[in-house]
Parts: sequence; structure tokens; C-alpha cells
Amino acid sequence: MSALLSTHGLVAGYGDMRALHGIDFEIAAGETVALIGANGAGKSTLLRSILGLLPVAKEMVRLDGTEVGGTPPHRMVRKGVAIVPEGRRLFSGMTVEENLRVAAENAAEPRGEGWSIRRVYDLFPILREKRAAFSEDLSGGQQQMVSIGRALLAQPRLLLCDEISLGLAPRVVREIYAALPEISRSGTAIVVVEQDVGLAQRASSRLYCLLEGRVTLEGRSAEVPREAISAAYFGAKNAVA
Ligand SMILES: Nc1ncnc2c1ncn2[C@@H]1O[C@H](COP(=O)(O)OP(=O)(O)OP(=O)(O)O)[C@@H](O)[C@H]1O
Repeated sequence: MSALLSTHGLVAGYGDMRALHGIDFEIAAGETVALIGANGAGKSTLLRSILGLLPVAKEMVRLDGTEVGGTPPHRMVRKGVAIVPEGRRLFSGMTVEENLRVAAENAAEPRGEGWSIRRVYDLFPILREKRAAFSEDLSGGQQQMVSIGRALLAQPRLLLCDEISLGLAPRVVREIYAALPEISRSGTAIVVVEQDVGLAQRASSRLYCLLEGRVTLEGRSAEVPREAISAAYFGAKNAVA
């Protein structure tokens, strides 16, 4: 596999607290990879490190084979890496369309077909109906759709999704996850951080499990046995036999 993005012995943390202890991770163009693990395992920290929100050494992150670790987030976005952050973080007091327009105005030049506001509305038709609604008046699922749309308008080659199902009803989660294949069809690679392991497995071709800042399992999502995931997720001593 030739990696679009890879990490190499990535270590990162907060002050003196080390949260990641040498992560080797890779994702190819157009691939969807899931990142699973318990609360505090380091999943969000890995996404933040990739995006340059946390200081990491240059050689620890490569994009297209070029060392980019520690590049500031705005430059990583220009290079084609976008995040759908945990908690959505939309601009309140702004409508759906205004939120999307801000993203479109700050975006890099689209490659090929590219993402437009119209294409985001085609992906999530409810947003077209709600285009004049203020973001704070939307349901959680609709807010999540705007957040994804906003990230897509940055024309990413790599989309980092941090717990996009959090707090949403199962039907809405299905609706949002149903959009991922459409996104990857355009060649965008997707990393999904997901608490729901079954959902993570179904949505991805490969997965990584993190435990206390280390990769404890890596494999093809459809082939990894449940017991192996359980052991990797909770630690061997707590594994379900
Ligand atoms: N801003 C921060 N300051 C200090 N420590 C942090 C900060 N954010 C996360 N941590 C710590 O880093 C470790 C990894 O946290 P991280 O948020 O990456 O885990 P996670 O796997 O994404 O879990 P969650 O599902 O809770 O988001 C945890 O020990 C956490 O307490």
C-alpha cells in the first residue's frame, strides 16, 4: 500500500503527560480506516497530532511521503487534511448556508470536481431545506451534517472524523454513515474515530485499536475476530475469553 498519510513512532501529549507512545499508522488514498478504543485511549490526540494541533516532530507524520509533522493546522488544511471535530463547533448566530459559505471561502482550490455547497446539499438533502435555519436551531444530526459539509468544502484528500455518531439517535447515525461511501468515492480517505465497534467495523476496510496510547490491534475490519478486538480494547487481562 502506498500511504497517503502515515505516522512513524508518533509520540505526543499534553505538557508532561504523554498520551501517545509511538504510533505507526497509515491510510491510503480513498481508504476508510477506523480508530477504536476506550475513552482516553488517545484517538482524538492522534487526530490532533496529525492535523498539527499538537507539537510533534517533523519525521513523525508523512503526507505523500513528505515529512509534515508539526505543520500548523491551517497549512495542513491547505495540504488537504480536514477535521470534523468532536462536538461539531458550528458558528452560532449563522445559518446553515452561512456556515458552509465561510468554509467554502477559506478553502483551497477544488481538485477535479471538488466539493461545492450544492454538492453538500445533494449529499445531505435536509440541509438544502434548512439552508436558512440558524445552526443552533438544528437537530444534533443536522448540525453534524453541516460540520461534515464544512470539512468537505476544504476539499480534503483526508477527512478526520472525531466521533461523528456521539449523542445521535441510531437512525440519524445510519444516515450520516451512509454518506461516507459517497465521500470516499470521490477519492477522499477517511479516518473515523468511533466508540461503536460494530459500526466502526462495518464502515471501514481496516481498523486500528488504541489502548493507553499504543496500537494494540491492526487489521482488516471484516476479518478481525470479536475476541481479538475485545482483548485489544480492554487489555489482555480483561479480555473476554
Ligand atoms: N487538553 C488536554 N489536556 C490534558 N490532557 C488531555 C487533553 N486531552 C486529552 N488528554 C488526555 O490524553 C489522553 C488521551 O485522550 P484522548 O482525548 O486522545 O482520548 P480518546 O481516545 O479520544 O478518548 P475520548 O473518547 O474520551 O475522546 C487521556 O489521558 C486524556 O485525559
